[in-house]
Amino acid sequence: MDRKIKAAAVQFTIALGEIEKNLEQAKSALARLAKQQVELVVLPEMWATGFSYKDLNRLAQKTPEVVAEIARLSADYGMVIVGSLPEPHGEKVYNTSYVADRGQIVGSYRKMHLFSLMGEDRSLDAGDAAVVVPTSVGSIGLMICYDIRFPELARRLTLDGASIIAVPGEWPKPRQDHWRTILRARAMENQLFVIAANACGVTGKLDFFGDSLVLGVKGEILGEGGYEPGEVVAELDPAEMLSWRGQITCLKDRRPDCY
Ligand SMILES: O=C(O)CCC(=O)C(=O)O
Repeated sequence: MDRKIKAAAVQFTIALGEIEKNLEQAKSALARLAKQQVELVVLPEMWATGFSYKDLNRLAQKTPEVVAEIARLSADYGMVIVGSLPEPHGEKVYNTSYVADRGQIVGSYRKMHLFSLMGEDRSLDAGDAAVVVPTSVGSIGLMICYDIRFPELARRLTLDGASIIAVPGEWPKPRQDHWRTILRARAMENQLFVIAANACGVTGKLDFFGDSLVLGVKGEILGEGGYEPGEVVAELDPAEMLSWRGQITCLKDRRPDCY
């Protein structure tokens, strides 16, 4: 990351299994953000489908079209866009974050930690590779929702050079304090920016609290989303990251030989 950028997290109520409706919501948000010269946008987890388990395999067949449309919009608006979608994989699917950078899909990450409380592990396959994607706005480490509970993954992404972690989420009530605290901890302990987009409102049987967050390198809240649909926009300054990492040198002072 070598310059200041404007980044955003988008939240909306995901219409279960209704790709067209969700795509329209995402497109409207992207058009609004383009007017504000936002260059990095994070969309929620499974933003085009939700966890529509009964027809997830069928819906996943449409993902290549959705990804192509997002890539096209990223070119039109000069943006990097991150968000997770069901990726077809035999009988099952992966929950995959795609990174579109000004017209190209430059990377993807398959959710590693599946959320067994909601049965995600029964219908989805888990990825097994940590991914940091070099993009036109800097190196982006990828995590999806439940992944944030695993600090080892965030640390891996940090050591692999991420200056931003992008987190698509679909994190329901009542664990809002976990969402906020864990995300802030990941930003604090790794001294990098975190952009986390959560769904909001009721989808299926679950109520999502929104509260999308853009966090600075000290874990400070640069922007937060509340419960309503909308976009959280904030500026990320790489000079702050360099300066803070120079003052509190916890990344340098690690003792991996002892633990
Ligand atoms: O960890 C949690 O409390 C929520 C995780 C979740 O909803 C998910 O990964 O889809």
